[in-house]
Amino acid sequence: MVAMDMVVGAGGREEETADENYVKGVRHLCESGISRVPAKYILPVPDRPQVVPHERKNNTGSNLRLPVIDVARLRTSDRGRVLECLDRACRDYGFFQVVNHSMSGEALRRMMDVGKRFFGLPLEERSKYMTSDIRVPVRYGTSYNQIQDSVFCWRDFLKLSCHPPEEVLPFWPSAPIDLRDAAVSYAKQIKSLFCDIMAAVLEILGVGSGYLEEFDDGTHLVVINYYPPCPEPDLTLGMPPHSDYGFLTLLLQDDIKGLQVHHRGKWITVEPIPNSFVVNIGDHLEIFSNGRYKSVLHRVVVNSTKPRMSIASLHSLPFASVVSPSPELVDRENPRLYKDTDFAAFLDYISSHEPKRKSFLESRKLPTHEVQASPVA
Ligand SMILES: O=C(O)CCC(=O)C(=O)O
Ligand SMILES: [Fe+2]
Repeated sequence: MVAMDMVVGAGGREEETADENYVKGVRHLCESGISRVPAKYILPVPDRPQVVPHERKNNTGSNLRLPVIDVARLRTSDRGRVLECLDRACRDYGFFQVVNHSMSGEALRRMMDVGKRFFGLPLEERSKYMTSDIRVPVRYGTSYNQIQDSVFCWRDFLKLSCHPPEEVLPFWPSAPIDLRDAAVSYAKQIKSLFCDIMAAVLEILGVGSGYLEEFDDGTHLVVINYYPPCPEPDLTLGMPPHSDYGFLTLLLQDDIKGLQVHHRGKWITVEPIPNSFVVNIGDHLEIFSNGRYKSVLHRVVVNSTKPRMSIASLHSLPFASVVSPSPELVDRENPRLYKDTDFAAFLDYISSHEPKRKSFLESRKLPTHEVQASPVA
């Protein structure tokens, strides 16, 4: 047990005396033996996950079978039909699940296992990577954006910047001993899977595969999310409603439900499929496709019995590149809807705003009177 300075607040809820303790993460908080959620994590009533009574047991709401894309069929004469399904999934859901992909079950298990062992290390070891600097190649932290969040989320994370590998690797955690090996091999394989899916998306959009080369040197972030069991899961969230910033996110999750997608005005729980990835459209692809595809809000609910882990890989263009609507997708009928954006603008935004839903993307929309038929901003 880790000793933490607690006082009992009004209503018997234990309150920590110092906010510094919260930044050590929820795993640390749980290890101190709490039986109620501290006030720091309690969301205002309208933001709480609303769980109907018969679904209360695992706090997951109604389930959704996302469209399933068989990636292996992209390499067969069926490619055309798979592209049609992919286009429909991107338009109707902004989310899909990929199966029959190039990554072995062993590579996925190895990465999950090393991530689990990282979160099992003593806090002293994990906290070597704790920093408020969002530009560093490795970052251990908690909540969604712990610098800006007024209410904290029930999540700890390890973020690994993956490109270029030879530059970032020396900064990655040296424990567990096999983390660097497992993560470098996972990052390489998932980047290749991302490129296969991105090639298909570019083909559907009809913008030519020239862009694909740019992704070779693109940004790549791997985020290992850890959600410990929560004594009062109805009061908080593992992650608040958000969209991801990149082109595509490829998410590996364990067999514990938790991811919810906002679909037709309702929060729907994604059914995990073993050895599959959940893929979603990010803000940069919404901008690049000039709104033909939309990034979709998603959030994570927690449960009272089992820890949950997920590993998100976020991919985009190189750090210095400008993301703008593809000229092929802007014309008189489809005027340009978004301003140019780059990583610096994104990082400035998240360091100075409390992240709310799709607020960064909203800030990149052109005002209606400036919507342009020409591709030039
Ligand atoms: O844990 C999950 O299922 C989702 C994680 C997520 O949305 C993210 O890392 O951006
Ligand atoms: Fe996300």
